[in-house]
Formats: sequence, C-alpha cells, structure tokens
Amino acid sequence: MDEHANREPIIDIDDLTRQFTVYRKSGKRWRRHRDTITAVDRMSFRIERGSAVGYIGANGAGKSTTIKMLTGILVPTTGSVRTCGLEPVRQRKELASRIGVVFGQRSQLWWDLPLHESFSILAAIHRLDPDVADKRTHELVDQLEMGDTLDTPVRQLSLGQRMRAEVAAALLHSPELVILDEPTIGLDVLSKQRLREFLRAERIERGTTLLLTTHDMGDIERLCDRVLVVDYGRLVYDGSLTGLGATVGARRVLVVDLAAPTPDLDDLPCGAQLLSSEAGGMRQRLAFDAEHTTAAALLAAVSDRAQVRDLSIEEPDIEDVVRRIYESTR
Ligand SMILES: Nc1ncnc2c1ncn2[C@@H]1O[C@H](COP(=O)(O)OP(=O)(O)OP(=O)(O)O)[C@@H](O)[C@H]1O
Repeated sequence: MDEHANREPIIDIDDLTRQFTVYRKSGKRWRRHRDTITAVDRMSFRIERGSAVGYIGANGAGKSTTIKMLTGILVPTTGSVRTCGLEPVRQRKELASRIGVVFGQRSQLWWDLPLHESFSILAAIHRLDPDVADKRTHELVDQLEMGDTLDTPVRQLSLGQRMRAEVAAALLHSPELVILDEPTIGLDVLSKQRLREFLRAERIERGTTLLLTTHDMGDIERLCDRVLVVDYGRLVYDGSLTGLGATVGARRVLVVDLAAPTPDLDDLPCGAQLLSSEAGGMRQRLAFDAEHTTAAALLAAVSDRAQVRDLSIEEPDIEDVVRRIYESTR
C-alpha cells in the first residue's frame, strides 16, 4: 500500500442516501400504495485508519443499511461511499479481501463441519498461502482460546464459542477494517470480556480499524474512541463517549451539602429540578441540563437560599444515555 493510501480515510461517505420503495394495502378496496422510506439520509462521515468507532442508534435508525452500503451489499440511491479506498459495489471482490465482517445474527461458518474445516475453507476462499493461513489460524485459536472447540461441529458450539469463531473467521485474512454488528449480543460477562480484550489487542498490534454497532455500553467504553449516533438515517452525534450525554439531553446532577437543615430547594432556574433531599434537607441533589442553565447559575440560586458547605457534580450515566438512544420512540 502506498503512503497516499495509508493517509486516506478507511471509510469515506459523502452525502450518502439510500431509499427503499415499499407497498402497503389500505382503504376499502385494499389498493396498493407506494411509499418511499429513506433509511439513510444524506449522511457524511470519514473514519481514519486505526480508529475504533461505535455506530449506534435505535432500531430502524439506518445502521445496517449503512453497513450494507459500506460492504457493497447495497447500492446507494445517491451520494458516494468509499471503503478502503474502493468503490464497494463495483470492487466488491477486492474489498472482501481487505475487510472482515461479523454479523451477530448471521453465520459465515459451515454448521455441520468441525470448526477447523470452516477455517480451512475460508483460507482457501481468500487464497491465503498455506503457511500464512496456518500461522494465523494458530494465532487466532490461541488468542481467542478456541483450542478445545476446533473438532466440534459449529452447530454444537455455545453462543460464546461461536461468536469467537465468527470473529476468528472474519479476521483470518488479516483485514484492515473489521465491521462488527452486535458482536457481544447474548454473551456472558466473561465471553464479552475476552472478545473485547482480543479486539483491543488486534487494533493495537496490527492497527486494525474497528467499526461496530452495539447496544452494550461496555463495548463502546472498552473499545471505541469515537461514537457516531444515527437517527432517522441522519448523523446526530459524532464525537467522544463523554460528550455524548450532553448531546442527547442527559442531565448532570449538582449535589449540595448545606450547613443546616433546609426545606426542599424548588423554585430553581429553568432547566433544573430537585431530584432528592436527604438528612432533613442538608444534602440535596439537583438535576440540570446544560442547554438551559449552568452549574454556576444553579449554585448561585442555591446560595441565595442556604449556606453551601460542599458540592459535587455527577456526570450523566452513559449506560443510561445509550439505553435512551436505543429506546427512543421511532
Ligand atoms: N430491504 C428493505 N426494504 C424496505 N425497507 C427497508 C429495507 N431494509 C431496511 N428498511 C427500512 O429502513 C430503515 C432502516 O433500517 P436498518 O435495518 O438500516 O436499521 P437499523 O438501525 O440497522 O435497525 P436494527 O437495529 O433494528 O437492525 C427501517 O425503517 C427499515 O424498516
């Protein structure tokens, strides 16, 4: 790969739109109506090589449709998409040798064959040199602790074992970019932890770029340095995990310890609300949203009413933020 290619974003989408035409029957005569659904709506973003990005949003927000266009399964309606510097649909074969894809719900393994045979078949499909394939298989089996399962038919693997096998299968040809759709869904705590550790190491040691969709806050926290939030096909947030709370309107909490018992602090500035009052009102928790007021303004309002001895600020619970994004009514 030349130096220019190395500096190019590994994913570059510009004004990307995908629409679907659906038909529904309605009215007395059950006439067919034609509707257009815009699953991805003029979306633009770039992802740099070596980064790890969480792509999140409610059900139906447009995540899978974006991934399908990135991998060449779906043709965009308008706009452009480049993955690894290639046009995914036109250069799908070449792209397949440069990316790995894991869809939690769909398998790329052969169910009735022992696991090691799936790896051999995939190595042949990718035309890997037998020595290289052997070395890489051993490495993955070792790192993902799959030694005991190599002779087991895939259909007999537990969910955790199968997910590790899926990840190994997607990484066998050492792709530059790995796209994972819900990689830890349904896994127990230990399996999740193992998988995350493996993906982190893969990224650090090989510079592999990771793009993942997930409902699991832990995946984002442990793996991603950037979060993209999609809603109704549009990008509504692009930034760090910590900045996410403020954007989706999650509230921070000012906790004040007061010098004497104090009646409930109501009548607060707009955007602030009393959450709880303890110890006869000596500790009160006040939620506020950054869009309407500031911690300083809130503190000033409290100081007018009581003597403040100590204070702290609780940041939004990111797990709650992610849950709210997924639960938003569509
Ligand atoms: N083949 C299709 N035909 C018609 N509509 C579709 C098709 N694929 C997706 N859609 C619609 O496009 C919108 C986006 O769907 P998409 O599957 O991309 O969302 P998602 O964010 O991946 O959701 P989930 O988390 O549930 O997988 C939805 O309204 C969906 O119903």
